[in-house]
Amino acid sequence: MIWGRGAYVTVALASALILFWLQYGKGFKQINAHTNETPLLSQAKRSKKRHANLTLDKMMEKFLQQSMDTEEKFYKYEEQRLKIEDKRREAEHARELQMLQMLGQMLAGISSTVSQRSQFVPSNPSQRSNHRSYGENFNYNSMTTTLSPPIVIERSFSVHKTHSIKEMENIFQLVRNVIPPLTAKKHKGQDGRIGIVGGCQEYTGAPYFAAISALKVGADLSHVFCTKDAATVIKSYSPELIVHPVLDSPDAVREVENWLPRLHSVVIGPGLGRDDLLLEHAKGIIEKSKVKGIPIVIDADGLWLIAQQPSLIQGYPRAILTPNAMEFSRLYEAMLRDPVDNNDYHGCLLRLSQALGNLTIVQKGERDLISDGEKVLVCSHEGSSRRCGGQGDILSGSLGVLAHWAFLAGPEKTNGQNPFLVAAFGACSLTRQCNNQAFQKFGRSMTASDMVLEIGTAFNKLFET
Ligand SMILES: NC(=O)C1=CN([C@@H]2O[C@H](COP(=O)(O)OP(=O)(O)OC[C@H]3O[C@@H](n4cnc5c(N)ncnc54)[C@H](O)[C@@H]3O)[C@@H](O)[C@H]2O)[C@@H](O)CC1
Ligand SMILES: Nc1ncnc2c1ncn2[C@@H]1O[C@H](COP(=O)(O)OP(=O)(O)OP(=O)(O)O)[C@@H](O)[C@H]1O
Repeated sequence: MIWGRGAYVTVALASALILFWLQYGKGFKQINAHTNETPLLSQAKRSKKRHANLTLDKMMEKFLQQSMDTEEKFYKYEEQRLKIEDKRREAEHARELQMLQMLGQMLAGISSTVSQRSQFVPSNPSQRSNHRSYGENFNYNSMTTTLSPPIVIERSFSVHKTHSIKEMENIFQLVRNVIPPLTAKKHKGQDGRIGIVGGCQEYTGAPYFAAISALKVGADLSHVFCTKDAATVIKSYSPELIVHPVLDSPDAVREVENWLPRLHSVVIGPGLGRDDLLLEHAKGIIEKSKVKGIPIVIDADGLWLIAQQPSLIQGYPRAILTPNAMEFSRLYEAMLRDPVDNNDYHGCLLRLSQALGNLTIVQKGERDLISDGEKVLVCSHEGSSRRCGGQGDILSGSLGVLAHWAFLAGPEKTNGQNPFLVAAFGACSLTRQCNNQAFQKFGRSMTASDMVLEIGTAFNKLFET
């Protein structure tokens, strides 16, 4: 903003100078060109001209001084205005926090009727110990009390079945809280370096959608680790992506591991395919990412791998799984040895999350159900009836960024809530909003690429107004 106004002042100044020059400098030259006098006369005129030049210089100097004074005054005024604006924002923020706390206390007092939590407790001690450890100082108890829902309007957010609009707005506010401010002080990379592991000969679109979504949500850098033959294709879609053709090389795990210290989160699975070698490499990358404590989003064929080997991710509290209906039933059957109960999606979701050690799971569908085995959030933000391929990839890429931001912000900024639940709610709402906006423009012909183009405006609408 300061730059914009500074540029405006400079342009105004330059225009004034040009006008000044046109009026005096040019006029002066024209008079000279048309003169034809004797030497004496011309000497007299030269001295007159010098005199005129001197006057001109002085006027110019005065004019410049005045402009500089005006500019200085403008900046002083602007500085004061920004200070007042900062103070106003701080006060507003403090008021909002106070209201959230009051609401929490109020709800805690009147919510005795709503605990629908499943009684399942992980049998494995390591799962139990991971049970509440997303970030340091994480407090699930406060989360439970603040979100217990006594009031009865369901919109796009709910903990169990019914929710107040205020609560829904609160969770949007929590998403807003974790979004890092845009400032001139940061360097490239600070707002997120996200890695997407996926992309093979058949599927080049999925990793592209995930990686470009991560960038458009606000990550600074987006890396794709894919097979050699997919790399050139993915690069050709977008010069913004950094593409590593390593996933089918014998050294794939080590190659990706070298990058892990520079990544804030990884998304495993979009367009990975089900080739044994690639799945084996994805497995190795998951293991290395766990050692480094990096948040891992697992989607698409990454979930196929988890359904074969659940222990790979079981009990890792920084994992978020994003199954569609089909992927969910595969996982559920693998873990609980039962088919999904179509009359109790909430219960099934809670049970699956608990069986996996309270990982965050986003069950995508007509309504997205999000749970960490303790709570169920429901995101039914309005989307559309169009179900083109690639929407899940947009969700997982966006979630890669939001998970990093929420994790970094920690429970203070999420009012004690599990940061990954907040991130998942943000990513689901955003995906659905993009779907809604793109559908309004294109109807049945809408594709995932149209949704990608909506990310900026959808994000602004939901989180920056
Ligand atoms: N342009 C691309 O490159 C795309 C690649 N994709 C990739 O394709 C690979 C396979 O993904 P799939 O989702 O097809 O694999 P799945 O094996 O999980 O899905 C199998 C079938 O289930 C169906 N299905 C999905 N949702 C359903 C629901 N709610 N109820 C009933 N059936 C449902 C799908 O139509 C699909 O035919 C993944 O690697 C994925 O990332 C997809 O992301 C789509 C876009
Ligand atoms: N019936 C539905 N009504 C509204 N929104 C839906 C519906 N089904 C899915 N969505 C939205 O689309 C997003 C992607 O879900 P989808 O089931 O298409 O994932 P996917 O099959 O993994 O996608 P992909 O094609 O990328 O593999 C979800 O987050 C959800 O918000």
